[in-house]
Amino acid sequence: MAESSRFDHDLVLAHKFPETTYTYTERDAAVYALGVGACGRNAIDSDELKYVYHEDGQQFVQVLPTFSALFSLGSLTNGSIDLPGLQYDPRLLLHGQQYIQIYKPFPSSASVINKVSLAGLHDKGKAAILELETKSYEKESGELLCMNRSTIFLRGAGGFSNSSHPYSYSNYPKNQAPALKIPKSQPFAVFEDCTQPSQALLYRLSGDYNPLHSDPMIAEVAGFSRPILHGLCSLGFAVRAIIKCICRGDANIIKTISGRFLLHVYPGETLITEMWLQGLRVIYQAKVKERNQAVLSGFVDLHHLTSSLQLKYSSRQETQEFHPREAVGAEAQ
Ligand SMILES: CCCCCCCCCCCCC/C=C/C(=O)SCCNC(=O)CCNC(=O)[C@H](O)C(C)(C)COP(=O)(O)OP(=O)(O)OC[C@H]1O[C@@H](n2cnc3c(N)ncnc32)[C@H](O)[C@@H]1OP(=O)(O)O
Repeated sequence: MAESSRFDHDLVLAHKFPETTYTYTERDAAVYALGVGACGRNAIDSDELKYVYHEDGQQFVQVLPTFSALFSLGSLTNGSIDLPGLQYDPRLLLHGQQYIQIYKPFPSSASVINKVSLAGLHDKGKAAILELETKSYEKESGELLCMNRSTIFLRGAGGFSNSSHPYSYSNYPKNQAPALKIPKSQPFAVFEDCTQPSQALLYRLSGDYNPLHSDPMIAEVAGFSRPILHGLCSLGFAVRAIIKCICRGDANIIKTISGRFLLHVYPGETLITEMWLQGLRVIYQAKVKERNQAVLSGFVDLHHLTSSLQLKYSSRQETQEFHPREAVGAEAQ
């Protein structure tokens, strides 16, 4: 039942998002990889060059798993979402979380059919939280490639329901959004990476045109001193760090990615990603070095460990937790 003129429960739940098709080429995959910092420190890094260039031709470039978060962005209107029955100020929208399940490695080019549905809506008083799920199918084979669930934090849009029983609707299993505890132990690996002052301007070319990331006036209205980095760009940096340090360059062992955006990042800031290995789960946290603040945390689930990690830590695997004496990767501390 409607509790406020800004919210119509029936209208929201009845809304059918149109099916969309997203076609990408090897060039899109490479532009995306550059947008999340691949080869930003080293243009001949063999772990990362494969996302941008292949000696046998561009059709052999590989695609980062986080690229899939872009598949349904074409359905956004100027970077925000039209949802009949829920009114909010699009200038106050922030990306809250992203959850990605990967079912098979992405081809270097493809047409993808996206089916978007409402996965959740919650009244948090000062904000409304909207969750949208996108299932993406390869057009040619009809196979399910991935599922993305985006949580959108709509500042100022809460308080639309009875505060003693705030509205909360969710249609997915709770274990897909577990509460995350960052271990107190020393991280397994640490990776430091600089974002560029132009990072958001480059990243937006991959299809996320919300002016919060490019327009100083809009950023100011949203409460920031200047345009901020896309949450999905920070996530791309963190997952790249995990691919490098834990997956030893093999992104295909990634099954699930989850991230919560804790605080904004300004383009040009340095991201330090700390990683802890717990069985096949990598818990991670990214901090902005200049402000010493955590900006992103989450987990990445792997199909298996790389053989070099397995050999090294097989004796400790029984405990499902590793307390490494050394961190991996040239940049680890
Ligand atoms: C049409 C179909 C389209 C389909 C495609 C969908 C794609 C969707 C992509 C959308 C992308 C849009 C444009 C992109 C925008 C951006 O990238 S913005 C940049 C990235 N994001 C950020 O920088 C946000 C950083 N985080 C913060 O600033 C803060 O965490 C916050 C979000 C402002 C919340 O802080 P605060 O107000 O202090 O919240 P709390 O008081 O702590 O908590 C209140 C409740 O909200 C829950 N919560 C808190 N943070 C989050 C979060 N990040 N995500 C989800 N939920 C959050 C928290 O748990 C509290 O709830 P309860 O525990 O129940 O009380």
